[in-house]
Amino acid sequence: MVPTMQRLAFDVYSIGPGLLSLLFLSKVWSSFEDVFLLHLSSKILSIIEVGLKKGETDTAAIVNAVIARILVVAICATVAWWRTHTTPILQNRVTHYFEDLIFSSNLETDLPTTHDNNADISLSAEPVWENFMNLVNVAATGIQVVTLLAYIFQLAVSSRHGPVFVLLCLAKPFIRFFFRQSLWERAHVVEAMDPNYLRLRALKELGDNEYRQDIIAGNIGDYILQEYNIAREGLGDTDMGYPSQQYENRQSVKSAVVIQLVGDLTMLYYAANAVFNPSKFTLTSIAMLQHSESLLQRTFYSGVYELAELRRGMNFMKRIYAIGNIQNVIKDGGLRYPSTEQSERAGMSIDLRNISFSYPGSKANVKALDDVTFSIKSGQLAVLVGANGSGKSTIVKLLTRLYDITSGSLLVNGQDIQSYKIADLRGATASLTQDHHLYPLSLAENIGLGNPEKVSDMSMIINAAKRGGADSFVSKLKQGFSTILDPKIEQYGVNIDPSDKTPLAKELEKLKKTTDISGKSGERQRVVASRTFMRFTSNAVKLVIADEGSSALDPEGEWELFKNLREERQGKTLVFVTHRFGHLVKYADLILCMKDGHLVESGTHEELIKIPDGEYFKLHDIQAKAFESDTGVSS
Ligand SMILES: Nc1ncnc2c1ncn2[C@@H]1O[C@H](COP(=O)(O)OP(=O)(O)OP(=O)(O)O)[C@@H](O)[C@H]1O
Repeated sequence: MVPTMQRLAFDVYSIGPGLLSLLFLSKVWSSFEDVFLLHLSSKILSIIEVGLKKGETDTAAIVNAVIARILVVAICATVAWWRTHTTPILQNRVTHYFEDLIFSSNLETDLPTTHDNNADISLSAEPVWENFMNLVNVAATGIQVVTLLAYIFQLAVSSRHGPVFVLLCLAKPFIRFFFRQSLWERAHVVEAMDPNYLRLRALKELGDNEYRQDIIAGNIGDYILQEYNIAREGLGDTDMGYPSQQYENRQSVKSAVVIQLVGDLTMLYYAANAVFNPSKFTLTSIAMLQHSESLLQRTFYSGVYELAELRRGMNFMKRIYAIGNIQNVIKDGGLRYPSTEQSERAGMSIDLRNISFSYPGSKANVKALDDVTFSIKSGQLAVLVGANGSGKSTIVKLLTRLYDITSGSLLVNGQDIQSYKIADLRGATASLTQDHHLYPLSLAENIGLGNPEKVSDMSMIINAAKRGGADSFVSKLKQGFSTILDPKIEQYGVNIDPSDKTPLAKELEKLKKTTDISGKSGERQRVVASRTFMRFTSNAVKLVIADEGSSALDPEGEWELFKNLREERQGKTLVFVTHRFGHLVKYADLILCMKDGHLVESGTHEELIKIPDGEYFKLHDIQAKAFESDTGVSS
């Protein structure tokens, strides 16, 4: 915990050294505030007390004490005001710093690593400031407790009461702290272990939007509600309040009485002294001792609470810092790709030798690919076919090094794929998959980012849009390529209210309506295809992958897309994954037919169609029959 605290303090200091120093000084001042004010109050009261006894008041002394008190109060108010107005600046900077840290880690973390750190990657930076302030508060409270103790001690000694009185002052907070601490631990155990509580929480989660479709379609709402009620009943009156509240609720009468009586020990001390030693106390010293004692108790309790919060906060900070230290599972290689010897027009050659692969988190014996061997030569058009879940997309993911193989070897141009620089390999690959998304940026950027170096090259973007089939609908948009897709018309997480009639709200709502193409999957697919073309035309690209990239297109659009990709490939290797056999397989140099993670057949369409009991023949036959029955053509 201490190294995390040090690191957090150091980070915040490096973000705003001046602001942090002033913030800390103002906190230290606050720690002394109470003692200053107590001291001045005590002074005023004792002047009044002496005056009352003598029958005349020392006016000059009382005026001085009052002025001093007014001054201290004014300084306190100024410091508090300054802190309220400047803290948000440092808070903003700190939150942004940690948001950036999380964001850059999110962008750089690869898929297998994301899988292993799923929960942590989605951490928010919001609580960081609260945790930091808690750290500052603990330090300030510590100073305040010490100052108050010193003050009480000095007060007790100057009014001829020694350490016994100070010990009596401290008895109550210590006893309460002891009881509370043991209950604190137990309260957490109840939360973590009660099966009804855990079940209730799990069922509650099913109310999230994410599950709505499954729940409605599966008609399981009643079951969930019924199970929820059972868990709720099982939980009964179990106290689920915050530990401090549980402490109040569960305290036995005996301990409640003992604690309150211990709190009155000082009062008994005053009473005993009044009887046996009446000259020992002045009224002012009693008032001041009582006041500072209750102040000490309050400060002590808030310190205990802050310490518990600090423990939680530092655990959270450890997770935040761990995000920054995540080591990607996929390791980079050192070889450049393509090598300088490779001819400009040659595509990528690929060799898979006895490769097997299991997804991270799946059981070791569940293989998405099992002992797969094939070769695709430079410049070939290879088509991967097979039933759902047969492993086609997994092969594509291995080719782009989204994952690494579990065993066997995967060679690119004769070298192990892992020996190449990942950035080079990805730069040499253009891929079009159904998983690609639109970015909430302009249409031009959505296409241009296919080739980040050319993102501002409008002639390339227009050309890519033509090839990908997006130009026809882009020309219909009022703002053409400048149209922002899915504009983020919200601030601080609050959407603009649709009933808001201000001109800005109206304008934003209109903008959202006119640019929302998210529901039109064909158009979305064309934008994504255009993005692929943006990269495709580059000579640096040696491999083009289309994984069901055309599934949302109409047959004409799909034909156009494949025609363009085939005709403009200029020696690039093409790997297509498809369920539609249509025309694509007829042009394929190599068809790879997958089944349950195995490669079961490979060859050209003419070769594979001749194997009557073969997997390819079967899949092809099913599609042909479906087509005949759809069109009414009988065989
Ligand atoms: N991220 C993942 N984590 C765990 N298992 C996965 C993951 N993705 C795919 N699988 C499993 O790996 C196997 C191969 O899936 P893959 O997506 O490669 O098949 P596919 O032939 O492309 O299927 P489809 O035609 O439906 O796209 C399947 O059993 C699938 O359930």
